[in-house]
Amino acid sequence: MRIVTLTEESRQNLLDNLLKRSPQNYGEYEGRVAAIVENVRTRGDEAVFAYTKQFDGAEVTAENIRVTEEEIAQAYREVDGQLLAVIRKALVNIRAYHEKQKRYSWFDSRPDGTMLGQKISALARVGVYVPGGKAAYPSSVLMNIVPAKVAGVGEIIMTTPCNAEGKVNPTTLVAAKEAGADAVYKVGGAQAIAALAFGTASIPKVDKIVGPGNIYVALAKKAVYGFVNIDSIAGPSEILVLADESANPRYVAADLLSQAEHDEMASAILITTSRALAEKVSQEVEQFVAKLSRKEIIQKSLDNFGYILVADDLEAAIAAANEIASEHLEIMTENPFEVMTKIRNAGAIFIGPYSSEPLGDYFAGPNHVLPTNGTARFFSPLSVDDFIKKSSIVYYSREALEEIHEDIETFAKAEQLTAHANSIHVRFEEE
Ligand SMILES: NC(=O)c1ccc[n+]([C@@H]2O[C@H](COP(=O)([O-])OP(=O)(O)OC[C@H]3O[C@@H](n4cnc5c(N)ncnc54)[C@H](O)[C@@H]3O)[C@@H](O)[C@H]2O)c1
Ligand SMILES: N[C@H](CO)Cc1c[nH]c[nH+]1
Ligand SMILES: [Zn+2]
Repeated sequence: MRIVTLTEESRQNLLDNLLKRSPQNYGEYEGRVAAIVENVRTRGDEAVFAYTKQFDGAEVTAENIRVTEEEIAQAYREVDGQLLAVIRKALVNIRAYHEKQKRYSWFDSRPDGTMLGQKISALARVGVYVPGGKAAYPSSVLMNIVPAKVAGVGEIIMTTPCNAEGKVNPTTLVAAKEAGADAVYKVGGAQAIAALAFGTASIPKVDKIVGPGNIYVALAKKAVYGFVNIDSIAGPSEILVLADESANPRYVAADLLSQAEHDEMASAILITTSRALAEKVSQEVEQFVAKLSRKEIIQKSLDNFGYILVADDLEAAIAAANEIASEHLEIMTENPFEVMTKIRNAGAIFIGPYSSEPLGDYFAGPNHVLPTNGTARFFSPLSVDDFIKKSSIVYYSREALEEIHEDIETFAKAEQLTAHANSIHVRFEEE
């Protein structure tokens, strides 16, 4: 990996380079995606079936687009029992963590009879997109469905691509059943997003779409935002390790590569105060890459967006980490909790040598659907909050309103909104 001294210039060059990964940069795909979305909106199933044939080579029809109970039963027969046990163990942790995020309605009453409050309602129907092109991600099924179930969403509609034979990855199906999806449809890409957003004869229209996917999925979610809500426009995976001389170079190297293997556009960055550690990590990376199954993807990712930055001190390293705002941040320093208190921008923060990023991908409980491309400055991990809505509750007694009715009328008249003023005045006009 390239080793660079952290300076104002090298940090800015890195930030500029990382921005090239943002789905917002893919203007040339926008037109293609817009056409797919519009076709599905106007032609419904007919367009969904045509695109599925064109991009996935599958003969999908109204009769077979929805996964049947028999297909799910067959999936259980194909999935290794040990993996099923692991999925069930992971679900226990993921559910337990997300239960802590539950929100409750509250109401506040005052002696004058006023009552104000906030009413929590779960979304009625949510669409969950699960990627299925290059690889299958049953863990993403769990991460997208569990917070929706904990929130109390009425109906969860999942879509995921099928192969040319019309078969969905069995582990994806088993994970969907275990997590509690109500229906699974065999469609992927932009056409799946459009079908969920507008509804077709076969696929129900949803209120919100969540879940990661490739550039077509990401841009389609952006295109339908407003007709439905979306969780985010997820970009390629990324990891940033903050380490000093106390860190184990093999652990650091292995963790960097765990995210580099996701995608040629993934980013793996080490920021360290120790040049000796930088050299050792680079050597360990080289040795690991030679042995790893996805070495081609990893090498492209490292060539494009892999960095080892050597900082003068920990403060400079932390400042750079806050600017990069990585999806995943690992802290492997002498006092990791002290460093954590200074981190403002990161999707998920892994503390210490045994909190390796894949622990979060699969098992610890926190959600692995995280903000990417620097959006951790303003976005948060997928959570129960993404699946609820809030309504404000207002109750005033006559006495309470009488007390302040002139103030409201004064305010309304100041905005020349006399009907607003009248709507208050009318209740006290006999005065
Ligand atoms: N952030 C996360 O939590 C997370 C988790 C898992 C995966 N991911 C990311 O999700 C992405 C998955 O991408 P993927 O491609 O494997 O699966 P995908 O399901 O996102 O996309 C596959 C679909 O793309 C459509 N498609 C393919 N070529 C097309 C074309 N030329 N024009 C229009 N549509 C086309 C097809 O209909 C196909 O079904 C990867 O980038 C991976 O890194 C992210
Ligand atoms: N780390 C990915 C998000 O960037 C999520 C994932 C799914 N499976 C393995 N990893
Ligand atoms: Zn991962």
